[in-house]
Amino acid sequence: MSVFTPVSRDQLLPWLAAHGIHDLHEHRGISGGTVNTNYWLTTASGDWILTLVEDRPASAVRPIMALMQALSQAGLPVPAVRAGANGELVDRLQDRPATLVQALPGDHPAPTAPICAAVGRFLADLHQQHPALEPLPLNFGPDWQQARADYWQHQLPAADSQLLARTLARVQPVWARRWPEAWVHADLFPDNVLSVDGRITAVIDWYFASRGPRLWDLAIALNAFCGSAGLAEPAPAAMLQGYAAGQRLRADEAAALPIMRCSAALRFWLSRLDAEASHQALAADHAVTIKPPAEYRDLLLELEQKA
Ligand SMILES: Nc1ncnc2c1ncn2[C@@H]1O[C@H](COP(=O)(O)OP(=O)(O)O)[C@@H](O)[C@H]1O
Ligand SMILES: N[C@@H](CCOP(=O)(O)O)C(=O)O
Repeated sequence: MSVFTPVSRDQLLPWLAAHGIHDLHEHRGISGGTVNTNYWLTTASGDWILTLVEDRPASAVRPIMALMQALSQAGLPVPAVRAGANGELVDRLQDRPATLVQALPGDHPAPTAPICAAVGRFLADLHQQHPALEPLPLNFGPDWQQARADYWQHQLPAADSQLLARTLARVQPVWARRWPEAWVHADLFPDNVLSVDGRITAVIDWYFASRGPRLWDLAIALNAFCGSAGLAEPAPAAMLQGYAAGQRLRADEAAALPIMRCSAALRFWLSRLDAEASHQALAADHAVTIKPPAEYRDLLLELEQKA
């Protein structure tokens, strides 16, 4: 179970009271999270998700909660945030930044063509939002990819090091161009989506959101939902059609998408290598969810043939 920081009922009750919630039935740890501690709270007045943020300070969480609140208020399927007594969207619990958001219904979807179309449409809707918020800088962009590849090239087998070098040489020129920017989720995987009957009911886990190329968001989601499937196959084509129903992709963006997908695959290969290395010490005490780095290395090998 991915509960890194346990919270007892006695610790929770006064914190919840400060959020105007006085009728807790049950709180249970949620498994499957990879970074933060999450609890599902059942109360007489609805269900909530309590998150103790493990990897960043409150100052970095506040803009994310403000973005989620703005998107939820704009009618996107994004959990609303419950403020504390002082109106703050981020409080402290167990010496961690802590947030309370609406629990939304649904299950993580299988990546069928209809779901891919819905994901494409969601991204188009997201990329049209202009909340009055300070822009957040891109995470895991070209500089980060270069720096982590520089580190990992000395640790990996020769074939993997060569793949790192080849990929960087191909993706850096694409990043050097100016692309249309938007607010991007930048981690849109099936496990960050909930759906009911083919409809997206929630997009969660906005911790990597920022301003950035809309192309980057599409590349990440195409990889996460469609894997190595070619652009002509039904699921990726459905995602692009869903996107086109809400936003027009420029011809040069469409042409750059295969290389951007290589960059997105590189980004998750590298971050999974980092996550695996940093979780190794913890793994004996916590049953932590570690996603396999090799999955994204293998995807990159397939994508580079098509790019
Ligand atoms: N607002 C929500 N409504 C319903 N379920 C949620 C919500 N937020 C999180 N969850 C559940 O908690 C799980 C872990 O949350 P997530 O934000 O992905 O954690 P982590 O950042 O640690 O990976 C999700 O897979 C989902 O099942
Ligand atoms: N989506 C990333 C891992 C980030 O973890 P999350 O649970 O916060 O989405 C991956 O698949 O590597």
